[in-house]
Amino acid sequence: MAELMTQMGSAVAGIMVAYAMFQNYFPYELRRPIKRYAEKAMSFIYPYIHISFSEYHGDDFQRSKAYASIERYLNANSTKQAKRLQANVLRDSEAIVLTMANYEEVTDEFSGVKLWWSSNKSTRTQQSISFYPREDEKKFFTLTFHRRHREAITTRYLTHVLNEGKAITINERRRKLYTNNKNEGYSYRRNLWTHVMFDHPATFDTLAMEPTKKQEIIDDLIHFTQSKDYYAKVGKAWKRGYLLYGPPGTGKSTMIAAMANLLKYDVYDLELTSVKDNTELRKLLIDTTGKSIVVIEDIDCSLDLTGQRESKKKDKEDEKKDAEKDAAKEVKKKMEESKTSQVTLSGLLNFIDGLWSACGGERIIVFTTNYVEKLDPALIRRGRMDKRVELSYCGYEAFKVLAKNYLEIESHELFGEIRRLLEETNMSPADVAENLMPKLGAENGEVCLIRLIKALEEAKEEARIKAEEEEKEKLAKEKEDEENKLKKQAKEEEEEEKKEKTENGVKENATEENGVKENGVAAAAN
Ligand SMILES: Nc1ncnc2c1ncn2[C@@H]1O[C@H](COP(=O)(O)OP(=O)(O)OP(=O)(O)O)[C@@H](O)[C@H]1O
Ligand SMILES: [Mg+2]
Repeated sequence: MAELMTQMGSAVAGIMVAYAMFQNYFPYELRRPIKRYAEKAMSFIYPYIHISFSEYHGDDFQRSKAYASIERYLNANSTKQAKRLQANVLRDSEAIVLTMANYEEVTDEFSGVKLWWSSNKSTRTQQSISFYPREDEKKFFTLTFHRRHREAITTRYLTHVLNEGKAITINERRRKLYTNNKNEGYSYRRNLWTHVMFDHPATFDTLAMEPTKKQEIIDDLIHFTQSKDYYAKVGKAWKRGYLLYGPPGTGKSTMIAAMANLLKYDVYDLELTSVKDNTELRKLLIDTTGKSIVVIEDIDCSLDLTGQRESKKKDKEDEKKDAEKDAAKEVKKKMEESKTSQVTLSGLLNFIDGLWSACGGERIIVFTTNYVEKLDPALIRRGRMDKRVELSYCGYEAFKVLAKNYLEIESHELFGEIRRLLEETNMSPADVAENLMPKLGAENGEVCLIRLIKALEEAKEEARIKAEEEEKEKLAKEKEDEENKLKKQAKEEEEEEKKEKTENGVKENATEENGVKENGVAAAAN
């Protein structure tokens, strides 16, 4: 094909040269129709269409997005077909991008149609002084295809190439972990978020959890990412709320990392206590990009719904006791108060599902908490938090995942005993993992399993002692309550008796007095 096109190309070039040479011999009026007919004749014998995509457009200093997407799309084909390649590691990417060198050609196929992509460059002939070397050398891709496929190629194929290229870029880009900056004074163009590269290795494969529950979450996440059209159809903003709750060390933070790795999303870790007020919260939200997970960890103690309010109250009480009239302390207190967050519940609710929350799209909001019962019901109602996931103590299935991860053991005679102990004891996956991890790298699996059994037995014993103590305390309290009740009863009875006595005394006195009076009256009458 390349040969045929080269031949055709040279034939066309020849005709053009001949035309350029002889056109001066034609009368001026004839030149235009001749040119038109010549072009028509040429398109008849040369039925191919060319589309070119430049790396830079006009004076735009930014690389063309279409060019970048095509580059990524052609990466696989280039690697297989081109003889001369250029290697590049792009900014924010982990992968090496192989592009064909200048004047190379690769083929592609779309719905049975064959197409040719070639990379070219044009060099400026005129001299120009510039800081940008690229201005003298313009790279571009040329797509060539038969004109009978014009419709399919210019619409469907090009959309396909751009989407694929974009998807590959997203897939290979290095993801970022953002955190919000503390607002300290006003400065022009303050960055709301700072970021580092997100390199957490957790995945759903390494997450210890009951398999069906895990699969359900994975399916839910994948379904979410594929439901853009559905969300648009039902008129809902394309976002989903997750509430992860459970005791410490059960894998809430690990699950967030696994989610980000599964979906290839960026993570925005929002520290609510550093957010000054609702307006700043909104600004932070607007400043996030799509394809991201916005995380608020330990929601129960990051807002004045619970934690902050309590701590403030405590502070105030302490201060009252310590130095009531201490002016320096007053100043300090005021300063501290001005620093603490004034984000309110309604501000947070707006953050999750207000009008602003729809900007950007494709966003997952995750809350984590150790105490789900402490949260305001408005915060976790359906629609705001679409999915609630409880992460609980390590069960047998979760243990098996950890044993496979840490020791590469899938079954062992000690598993039975561990299963029994896990059913009887509450131990977080973090503790189980800690016991399973070989120390100094020299321990074999069995040693670790035995250590886990020991730890489980100890935990069981501790739990038993604790339960006993609690039972004792409960009994002691019940006894004390009973005694108090009896004492109260006795006191009440005593008081009742006293009351009765005094009432009786009053009555007796009254009858006595009446007797005296009656006697007196009788005596007087006598
Ligand atoms: N379900 C799990 N699967 C795999 N590893 C886990 C799991 N749970 C905990 N771990 C291990 O324990 C460590 C602590 O877990 P993680 O930070 O996810 O707990 P958490 O639930 O977020 O705790 P906290 O409530 O204190 O924030 C992790 O580094 C991880 O290695
Ligand atoms: Mg955590």
